[in-house]
Amino acid sequence: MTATLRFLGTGDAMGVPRVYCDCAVCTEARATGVNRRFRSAVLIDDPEAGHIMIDCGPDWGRMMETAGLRFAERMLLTHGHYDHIGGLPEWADACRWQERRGVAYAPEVTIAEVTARFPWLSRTIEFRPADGGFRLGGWNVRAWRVNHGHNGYAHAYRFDHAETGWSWAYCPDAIGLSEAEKAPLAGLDLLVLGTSFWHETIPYERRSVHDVVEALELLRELKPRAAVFTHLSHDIDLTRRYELPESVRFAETGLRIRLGDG
Ligand SMILES: Nc1ccn([C@@H]2O[C@H](COP(=O)(O)O)[C@@H](O)[C@H]2O)c(=O)n1
Repeated sequence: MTATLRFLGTGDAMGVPRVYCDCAVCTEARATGVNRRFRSAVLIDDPEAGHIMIDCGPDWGRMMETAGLRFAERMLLTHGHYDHIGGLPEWADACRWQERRGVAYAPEVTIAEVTARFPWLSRTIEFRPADGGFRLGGWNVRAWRVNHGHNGYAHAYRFDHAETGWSWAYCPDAIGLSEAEKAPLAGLDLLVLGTSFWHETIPYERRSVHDVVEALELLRELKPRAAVFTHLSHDIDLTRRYELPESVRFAETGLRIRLGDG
């Protein structure tokens, strides 16, 4: 059986709709919901490793309900920013009420940030350093630090299947990657990349995530076999048809991708 990647949340730091905003995309998100987006998170459903979520933003509870999920045993964290970790206390409470222990993998620096913000989490969640790489079922997993522009740094994860050689990466929050940061993104079957806006016009020094224009340029360089753009702001309207290469698409809530096809 092949593992599946499910997009539980596909939004940027504010989600869609933005609470203060009456733009067409936010209005559509409120009315019909094509553009309604929880903060970005994915679920890996692997025949050997089970259910593993990547990132745990403040929409965690509603995301789980929407997906019909009752429990998440394991989490991978990309960085310690609110939109990626704000749901950890709720997850920890769910662990506590069920008398189960959650396991969260993250780089040591992120574990330190998270446990400083939420010191009680270690009672119910076991934090495991991801720095040296680790194994999840058949996947060899590595994490590395990526530039996050105005907001400092984040991490990306690469997964290589030990038997099939299939490889994919999750890099939701990055911009202006250096050559060394790009290197682990080479030769992928699938790249999931954060792109908040189509073309973000605020000064570069104030930006923190690739826009679609930059991401397409990056794809021309990295040449993954397929790519999915996530971490989408209210600038992206999924009721429209965008001109994207055939192998590239925007994520939508509930999208499932088989990790091993093709
Ligand atoms: N030290 C920080 C800086 C920012 N945040 C939160 O991160 C989000 C920014 O998201 P982008 O993906 O747009 O860079 C936002 O929710 C900030 O509140 C943080 O938690 N810690």
